[in-house]
Amino acid sequence: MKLLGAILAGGASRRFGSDKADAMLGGRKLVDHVADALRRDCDALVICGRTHSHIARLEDRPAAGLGPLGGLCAALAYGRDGGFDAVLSAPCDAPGLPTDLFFQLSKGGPAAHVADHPVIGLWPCALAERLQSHLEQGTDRSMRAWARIAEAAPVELAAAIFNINTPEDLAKAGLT
Ligand SMILES: Nc1nc2c(ncn2[C@@H]2O[C@H](COP(=O)(O)OP(=O)(O)OP(=O)(O)O)[C@@H](O)[C@H]2O)c(=O)[nH]1
Repeated sequence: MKLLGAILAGGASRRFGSDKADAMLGGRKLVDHVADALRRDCDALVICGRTHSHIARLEDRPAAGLGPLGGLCAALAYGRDGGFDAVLSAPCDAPGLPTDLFFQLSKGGPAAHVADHPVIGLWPCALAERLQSHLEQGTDRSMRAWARIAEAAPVELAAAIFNINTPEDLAKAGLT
């Protein structure tokens, strides 16, 4: 399986107040924690929506401002064109991803996502066109709606995932 890791890193970080991808935790940027987790299983890595110097950046598709699905759509198209089988997606704000994320998700089937965190998922690149046309139709652009369309299985992980949405979340994460 040729796997592309995609870090979804657009959005306004309104609750955080500044770009949360660059927030520091344990001396490293949040985005670097996520990149390390994805690199373990992925053959290549892209970042969707924001520049990060060490990682190839993709523009959201079919347009900017559509939310995380715009980033996933860009990653799926890039993956399909580059001969990848699937995309492993994760947000830039989840620094505690499990070391065996791909293994746990792949038990759900070819398309699967973390239960209650559909931004973290495994998506066959064969879904690229389907997601593009879903976004062009302008219907429900939530990750949850897409997970249903993609028939992605929700997978309960062995340990809970935490997201950093606010400065308070970051402070709490620093204490764990
Ligand atoms: N590529 C891309 N990623 C996005 C977009 N919107 C949100 N994301 C990412 O999706 C993940 C979940 O989004 P949120 O937690 O709602 O992030 P956000 O919209 O920046 O935060 P708030 O403004 O506080 O809601 C985060 O990793 C965001 O960086 C977008 O339009 N494009």
